[in-house]
Amino acid sequence: MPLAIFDLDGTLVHSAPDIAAALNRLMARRALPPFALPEVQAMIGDGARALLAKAFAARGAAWGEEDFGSFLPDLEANSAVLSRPFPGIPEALAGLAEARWGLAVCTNKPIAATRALLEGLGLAGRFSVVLGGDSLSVRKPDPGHVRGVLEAAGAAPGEAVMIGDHANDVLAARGAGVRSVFAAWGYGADPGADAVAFSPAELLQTVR
Ligand SMILES: O=C(O)COP(=O)(O)O
Ligand SMILES: [Mg+2]
Repeated sequence: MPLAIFDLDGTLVHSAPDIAAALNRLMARRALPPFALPEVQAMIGDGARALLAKAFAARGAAWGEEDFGSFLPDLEANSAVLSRPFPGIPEALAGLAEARWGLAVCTNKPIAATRALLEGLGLAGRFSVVLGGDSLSVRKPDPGHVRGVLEAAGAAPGEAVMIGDHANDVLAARGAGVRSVFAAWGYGADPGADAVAFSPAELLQTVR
């Protein structure tokens, strides 16, 4: 069975508004200035700890485990307040399922927040395998993250395709021997994926 492996933030879901809101609540608790949405979008893709590292570096401030310890539960509890699937994503997933593609998620977002988001948006039932940034000892761009999805789904690299909006997605896919499609509607820039999709409506044709 062919397998479509999706990145989450910036690919399936426009989740930056909730990530920005949780980050800015942390900034407020720390009496630091908030970030605008485009600034936050540019910091998404390497997981929650990396987001905090970039945000505090931008403010010239130190951060510690207590900041992560207050940010993470806030993100988990409020991951699907403002977030919505990108237009055309529910239809694209339905079309892929209809065409007998297996569907999986490989995201650097922490797994608890990932499950809360997918459930909150009614998307969880679509995916047979969901791995977050803290599900394994490695995460994208490490190919082991994609390999973990392949193993859990019982799929060979050659029958899978990874769809993502970040260099990490393309690099992890390439390292695992999986073809990549760059999601041009997301938050990143194309690092040289095998193909580019400009909208979710193109996905079924592009992965074929
Ligand atoms: O939460 C992040 O930083 C990244 O998440 P993604 O891998 O779903 O883009
Ligand atoms: Mg992404």
